[in-house]
Amino acid sequence: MVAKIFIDGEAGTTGLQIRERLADRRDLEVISIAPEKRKDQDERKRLLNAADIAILCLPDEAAKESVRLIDNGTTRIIDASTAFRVDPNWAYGFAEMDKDQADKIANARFVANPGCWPQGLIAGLRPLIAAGIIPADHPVIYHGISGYTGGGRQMIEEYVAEGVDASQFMPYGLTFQHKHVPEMTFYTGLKREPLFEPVVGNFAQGMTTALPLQLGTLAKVPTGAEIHAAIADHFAGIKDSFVKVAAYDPAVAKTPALDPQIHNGTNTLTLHVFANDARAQAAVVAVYDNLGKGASGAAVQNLNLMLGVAAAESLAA
Ligand SMILES: NC(=O)C1=CN([C@@H]2O[C@H](COP(=O)(O)OP(=O)(O)OC[C@H]3O[C@@H](n4cnc5c(N)ncnc54)[C@H](OP(=O)(O)O)[C@@H]3O)[C@@H](O)[C@H]2O)C=CC1
Ligand SMILES: CC(=O)N[C@@H](CCC(=O)OP(=O)(O)O)C(=O)O
Repeated sequence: MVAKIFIDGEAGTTGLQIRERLADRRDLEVISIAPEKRKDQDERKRLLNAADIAILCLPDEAAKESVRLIDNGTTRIIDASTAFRVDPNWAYGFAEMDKDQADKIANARFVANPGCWPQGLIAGLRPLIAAGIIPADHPVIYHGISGYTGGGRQMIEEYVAEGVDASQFMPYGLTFQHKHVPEMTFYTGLKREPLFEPVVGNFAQGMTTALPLQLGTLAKVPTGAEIHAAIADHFAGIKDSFVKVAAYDPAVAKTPALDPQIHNGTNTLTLHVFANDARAQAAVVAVYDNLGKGASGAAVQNLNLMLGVAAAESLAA
């Protein structure tokens, strides 16, 4: 049987990208809403209930509404919004997070796709906390730069149509209450909220994030090699991982591999470890596409897991 997929919010930034990634698939049928009816509740309800899997690419409130509109007890859901990411009834859609996470996603009815920013932090920090290298109460700072497509249609219009008069580097979220903080805290295993300071750049797509680590106050100060080994070991144990770990070289001071745009159009997330052991300082840096592994790539990866099919070509690195 060919699975029926409905993308609620197909015309938006994430929805459109998922549509494109599924365009050549013969193992599924995308059922689309007529553009003029895309906010018509009755028509959405009909299609949501006709789908085997619904992918919600909507603002939080509209996503919650879609879930309420499904009353058939069978339609499975992948939600791209923030609405259900720390809800215990939803599987978190970061397949490489744990050895059994892909199986949890494959067997779930409800899957919450991760936020773009949390993935870089969870990928780098969760293995370190799990291995006891970084304590769960460590005061963590996380920052990075994202292309403006991360802000959806509205931000894209500001940058493109209205021509935002912004430099390449514009910090935001400066009340430190970004909507991604609960998800970051929960899935890293941290016992206190990380200080998250995001930056948006005057480029469309791609992101580079950094977790700088002051290690000198720890009871046991890890070396860069130990940090790298813990992260590399974790991902070496994950089947079909789209998270790659770059080789560790303590002599690297600058590398084009950290260009936020290098993974655009792919589902790859690369982690890099940098360290100065004499100073007891390190950083774990992640590079990925905010619209790829950060959104539509992860959604298609989760869809494939739920359908029990191998990763699609469009997800290749
Ligand atoms: N962009 C990114 O990098 C990422 C986005 N996400 C999340 O994915 C979701 C979608 O984001 P994104 O694609 O960027 O946002 P966009 O604003 O680009 O798209 C959202 C789409 O939903 C439509 N929409 C809004 N309200 C309703 C409604 N009540 N019924 C039906 N359709 C509606 C919008 O229509 P209209 O424009 O006409 O209002 C628009 O087409 C959000 O929850 C976002 O937080 C997650 C990870 C990364
Ligand atoms: C540049 C920019 O504004 N980025 C968005 C993140 C987008 C994302 O990850 O999506 P969710 O909102 O679904 O989590 C932000 O910081 O809010």
